[in-house]
Amino acid sequence: MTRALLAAAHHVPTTDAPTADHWRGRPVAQAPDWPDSRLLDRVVGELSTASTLVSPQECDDLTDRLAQVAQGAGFLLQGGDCAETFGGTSSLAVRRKLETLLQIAVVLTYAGSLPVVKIGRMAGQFAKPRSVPTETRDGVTLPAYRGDAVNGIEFTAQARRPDPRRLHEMYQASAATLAIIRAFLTGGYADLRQVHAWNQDFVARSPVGRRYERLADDIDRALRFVQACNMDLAGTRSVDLYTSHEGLLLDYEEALTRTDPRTGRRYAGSGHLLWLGERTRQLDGAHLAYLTTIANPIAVKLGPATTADEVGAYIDLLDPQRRPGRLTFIARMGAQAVRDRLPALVEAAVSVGGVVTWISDPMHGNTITAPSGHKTRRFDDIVDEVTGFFEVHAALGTHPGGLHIELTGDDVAECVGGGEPIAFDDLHAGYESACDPRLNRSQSIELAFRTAELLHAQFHGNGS
Ligand SMILES: O=C[C@H](O)[C@H](O)COP(=O)(O)O
Ligand SMILES: C=C(OP(=O)(O)O)C(=O)O
Ligand SMILES: [Mn+2]
Repeated sequence: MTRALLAAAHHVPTTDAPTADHWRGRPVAQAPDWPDSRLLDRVVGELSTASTLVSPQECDDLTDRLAQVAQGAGFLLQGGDCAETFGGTSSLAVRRKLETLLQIAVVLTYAGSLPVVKIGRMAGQFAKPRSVPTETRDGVTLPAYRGDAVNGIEFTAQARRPDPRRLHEMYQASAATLAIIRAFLTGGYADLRQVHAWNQDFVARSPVGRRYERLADDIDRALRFVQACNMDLAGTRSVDLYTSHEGLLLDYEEALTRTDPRTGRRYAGSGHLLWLGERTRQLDGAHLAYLTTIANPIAVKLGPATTADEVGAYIDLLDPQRRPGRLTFIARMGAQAVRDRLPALVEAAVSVGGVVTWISDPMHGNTITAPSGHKTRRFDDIVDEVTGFFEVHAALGTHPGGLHIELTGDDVAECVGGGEPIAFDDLHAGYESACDPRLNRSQSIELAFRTAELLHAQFHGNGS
């Protein structure tokens, strides 16, 4: 289908705000096979009267911040679990993830002298698309685990049966996580003067932890200097962190979508930013159509098979007004493909007048299977993809606007390599992810330093 036809087919949103009718009836990729549709309707009905988790004003604030990034005056850090779990919403687990994000952000801010916009894959990332709908173990085949929002990870017929009541639990787990995030951010914990406190024991002792401590010392000194000069420290005292997840379960998303009386526009209330995944980005699909009906900032994952025409079509359909901050492209090409495949896509965006944010997801195109059967990723491949992403943007004169990573604050062994190398053999004991392999805290900070070097070279030249 040509772009013009696609745009016509989708009735590009106008001021007479489109509603749920716009996406219902279109093909829904990756939809769970809910066995009890009456129960689903009941749960969705209840959720549609629940309070939303985020406000339209916060979503608009995020759009404004992303507009700065799209225009080259900021950097976006988006990170968190591949799959959040209902059991992972303790205050400690959430705090560790927050600390990791804050540490990465500090390293990047310091290197790039650019504001870093922080978005968690948090408080809503409970549903997973899968490449195969079933899983077979020892001759037994069951539905694949699709995230705690849909079914249980335990390999039993009962756990794997999709249960709509889990949508309620998803809402509650998201609300609980968000409450913890808000408490930490407003309670002084994100104050830049806590920069040492975020460095956890097991990381503090590592080489990358010591490198971080030196940077934290520099920041302390700079803050003391600013304070001694009686200058305003207000901007260092609090931090904004926004939430995001793949907008996969449309019944859930629709139930939490509300029309904002200020503007008459619809906003998803489940998180600040929703994205389309590599498996849910069909141009004529329900997921994309749903995103055309909401005013939140949104993102689309782009794998190595993405065409330049598709990029143009995403911009026409999702950002017809070419509003900086509205649309982010998350390139997840793989280290092998990024240098070859990405340039044509960036050029396509420029050629249709898109002012989009480009960020790199160096995780999903670099998944391999370890000899033990675990899904893993090599740290060097991850760094190589980020490096390729920066090279492509340097060559085109466009802005390498951010990073999208799967991480945890914990001392897990899921990705191999890094400065304190994790070997294939370590995966047996240290693998905790419910889905994809995440960078542990040291690997995350190490990636931050490697990215900081690229940022510094891009903005301040290699020599300075
Ligand atoms: O992020 C998650 C995975 O990449 C996606 O769910 C596919 O994983 P799978 O190939 O194990 O199904
Ligand atoms: C499923 C994911 O990624 P992608 O859609 O890029 O494969 C993810 O981000 O966990
Ligand atoms: Mn993933």
